[in-house]
Amino acid sequence: MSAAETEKSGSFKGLKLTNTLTRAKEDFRAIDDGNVRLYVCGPTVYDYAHIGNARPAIVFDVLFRLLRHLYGAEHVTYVRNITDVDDKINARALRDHPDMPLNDAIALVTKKTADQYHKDIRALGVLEPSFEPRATQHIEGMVEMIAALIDKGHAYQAGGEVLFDTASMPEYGGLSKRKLDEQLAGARIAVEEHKKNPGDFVLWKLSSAEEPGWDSPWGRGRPGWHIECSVMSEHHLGKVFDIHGGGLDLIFPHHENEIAQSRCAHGTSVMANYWMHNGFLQVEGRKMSKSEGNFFTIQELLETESFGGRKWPGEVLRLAMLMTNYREPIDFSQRKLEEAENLLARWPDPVETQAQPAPEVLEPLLDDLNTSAAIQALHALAVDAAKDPARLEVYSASAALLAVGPVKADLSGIDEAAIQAAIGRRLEALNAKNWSEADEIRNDLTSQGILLKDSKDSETGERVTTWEVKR
Ligand SMILES: Nc1ncnc2c1ncn2[C@@H]1O[C@H](COP(=O)(O)OP(=O)(O)OP(=O)(O)O)[C@@H](O)[C@H]1O
Ligand SMILES: [Zn+2]
Repeated sequence: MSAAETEKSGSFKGLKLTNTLTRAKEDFRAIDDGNVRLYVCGPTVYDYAHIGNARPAIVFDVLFRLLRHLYGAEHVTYVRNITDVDDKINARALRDHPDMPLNDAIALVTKKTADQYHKDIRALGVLEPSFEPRATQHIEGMVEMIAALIDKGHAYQAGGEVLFDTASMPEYGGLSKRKLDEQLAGARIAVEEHKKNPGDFVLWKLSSAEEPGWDSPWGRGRPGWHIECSVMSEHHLGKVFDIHGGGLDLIFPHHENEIAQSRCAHGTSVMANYWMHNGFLQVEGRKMSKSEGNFFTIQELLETESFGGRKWPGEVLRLAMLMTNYREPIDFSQRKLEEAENLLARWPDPVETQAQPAPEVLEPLLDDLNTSAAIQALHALAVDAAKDPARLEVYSASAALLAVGPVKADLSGIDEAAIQAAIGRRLEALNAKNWSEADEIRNDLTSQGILLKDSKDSETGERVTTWEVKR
């Protein structure tokens, strides 16, 4: 690869980001302003996502939106993967569908979980990424990368596995700032006899006849988790790209190992120029996690009354998440959500606008995504706009940058076809001058919270009826 391909030759647009690689806040420059490239590790789809898992989705959605604002929507590529091969998925498939062939059970578990994930984060205002690769679509690329690592002396076969040889890479540990010998000394990793070094990690492992597997030069098997992201990011973003993100817990070993694989396979000095990590969402000082059992799923919060005895709109969850800066821990509590809800209660409905966001909202975001300061400024704008319609446009453009705003009406229980049919019947009644029936249909809809609005088609002069949900 030529130097030009990895050089940060883009211009400085005022954006500063804290880079885990250097532990410093740096001016952000893209490799290519025409295509700014972002990769974020997505979910392993074996169980519903909890509200802690939503944090990276929301934080990097704000970054995606900000980059689109700065560079133009068509000049940003965002990849967020789905991990659909993993032993946790196999275990779940066996548990939930013991009577089904394993591959069918796995397909069922991953589809159901991925569908739910999409539904959940859509309700939290998260845009779809440009690409959402699935690990199972990239097995061939993984086999190729593993073969290249073996060729170059960075990987070896032992005990039914292909392992990355951590001692073959002097800079191993550069992201997490762990020295290899420190890792050995304090190793919690079980020293397995077939490994050359205790920190060596799996690139490929053999599958039994019942386990999912793909053919490879090392036998029928399946990839390790880390190699998946190295291959999917290269496929969509190239050997070196701009920003790689995820939660704090991924720094070691996952991101350290991604870097080792990608750099050694490609002979590059970095995998991504900027590494960003969000802090944890916590409950009483502890990371919300599946293994701790201290979690609420996004779906539970949105659709059930299991947290605080009520449902929580996606708009409230999103704002609550962004009221804390992404690197700090968040204490997840009912009070926090109520605080967000109380702010939103004072915000007017935004309007469609081409206006630019207010500098007092944009500038904190440029400073390492200081969403808490941006939201404070936005709240002041919202309160102004509620009194002064002249401020509505700049308020709306600023709110759109963060995709935060007042709670939208819930359309989930509404049968649009039934409403259209009722409107049709009312129109017939009106044409037949059957006023009482027309009124009855309208009143019936009003009692369901549906308001009708009549207007005239400017060309034909015919009555046009539209509907909206009463707020
Ligand atoms: N409590 C949390 N706060 C913030 N981010 C989190 C939290 N828990 C998980 N994440 C992030 O969510 C993303 C998805 O991770 P993954 O599907 O591996 O969840 P997980 O870490 O297995 O969850 P758990 O810790 O509950 O087992 C990762 O970027 C991870 O860092
Ligand atoms: Zn990853």
